[in-house]
Amino acid sequence: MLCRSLGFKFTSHIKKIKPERCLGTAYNKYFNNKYFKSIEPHIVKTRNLFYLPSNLVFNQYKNDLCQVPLIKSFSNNLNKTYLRNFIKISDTEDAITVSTTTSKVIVDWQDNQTSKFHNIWLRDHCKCSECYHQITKQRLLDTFSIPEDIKAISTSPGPEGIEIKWNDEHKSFFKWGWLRRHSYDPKFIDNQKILNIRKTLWNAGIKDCPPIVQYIDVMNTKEGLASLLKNISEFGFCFIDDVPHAVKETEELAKRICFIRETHYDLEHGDTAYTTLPLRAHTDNTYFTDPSGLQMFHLIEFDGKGGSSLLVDGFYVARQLRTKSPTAYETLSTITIPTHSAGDPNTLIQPTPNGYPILNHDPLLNNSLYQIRYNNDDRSTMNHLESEQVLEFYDALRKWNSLLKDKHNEYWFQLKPGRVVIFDNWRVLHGRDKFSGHRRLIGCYLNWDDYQSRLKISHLSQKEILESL
Ligand SMILES: C[N+](C)(C)CCCC[C@H](N)C(=O)O
Ligand SMILES: O=C(O)CCC(=O)C(=O)O
Repeated sequence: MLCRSLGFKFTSHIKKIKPERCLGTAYNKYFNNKYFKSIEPHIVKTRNLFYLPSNLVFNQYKNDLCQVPLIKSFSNNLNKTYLRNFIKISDTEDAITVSTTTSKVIVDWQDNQTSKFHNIWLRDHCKCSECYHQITKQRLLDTFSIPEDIKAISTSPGPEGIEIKWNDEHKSFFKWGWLRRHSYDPKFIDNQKILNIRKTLWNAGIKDCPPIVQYIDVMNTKEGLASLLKNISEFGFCFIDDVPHAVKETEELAKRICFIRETHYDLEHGDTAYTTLPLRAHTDNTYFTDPSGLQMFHLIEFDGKGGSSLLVDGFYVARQLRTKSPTAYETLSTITIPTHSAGDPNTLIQPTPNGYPILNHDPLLNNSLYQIRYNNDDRSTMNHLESEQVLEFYDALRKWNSLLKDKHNEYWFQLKPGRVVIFDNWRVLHGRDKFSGHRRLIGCYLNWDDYQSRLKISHLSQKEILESL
């Protein structure tokens, strides 16, 4: 039996103290104590439970507070950021006991949680250099060579993780942090999500403090790029200021994130975006199977009237719709919308499958909203609706539209040379007012996956990346 946390050996009776009792003890004994004050910001209180990041407590109290690192539990009420920090810390802690049955390896964690892993699953996920390419991070093991009756012959827990000897003569090592994160029976909160940047939803009030970064910082420092990406992830958009008024530098800015996506628009201009007409709030590329993740605009020349830009936080509006009219929300999450881009005789772009709902949810992330696809002007003929869906659809769309057009939700601003905007085309809708005169807007699309990759690489250590795979 192993009972260890962050380099400190517990005696086994401490481990058996119920977390709640531990909490009480720690709280009564240390909450008003001067040392505790100094770590106060790290204490999260929820439903009368206290969560203490064990490393901090440890650094300060050493043996004195040996019960405290056991204080961990997961609650839906917890502020996600805190929870994340908390889980990270708990990831580095050791399992208390490991036992086996004929078909499973059972890990009893220090917080009284138990994870059960099937032998075949564990053997298949072996991360040794024979089974897993250490550089390309791909499986080398032939899954189908694993005997059907694969069993653990012995398990040896250590400070970093557990070594398992299998009956196919192979030895595997699994880190505690990896096992905890990938536990599927039970699943722990958020263990599918690798990066936890909180989303700040906004409305028209964002005009007083929109996220802005400086071009030179983004171009010259890793931190500058990371902060641009964090803003886009948190707010769904970010301005970049003091960008040279030129195509080349604007293009280089986009390429700091990833390569620019080519589309049929590089050759064709059969779209109302190339007219002077107003464009209502929409997301682009609803007719692509994989709509662009980011869009960038730079108004490098303007001598005319009108043409202000509009952004609307689609996730904020969706949340309002869900609260005000759950039925309409459900309708827009299920009815698929056929779309097309066909403004040129040589082009007929339609997505596969033929349509997607306006509101798209991720079944692996608590069914949370991950993508909005909405351009009412690019909607095709709705001949797939059942007759009884027609009024339901138009009613839901009307409710969605009235929230989108609510002036409290619209953020209008005037782009000008030097100020670039990059926005998340899966979350934030954009539009523009009609205009007259000479207006030269340059811009580009970036792929969602490549943007997400840069975002993660900018914010995660190699260790965190490896642990997430
Ligand atoms: C950005 N760019 C001018 C290249 C294309 C604009 C396309 C706008 C289109 N109706 C859509 O929703 O995709
Ligand atoms: O002209 C603008 O400001 C925006 C154009 C637009 O909405 C688009 O290209 O999708």
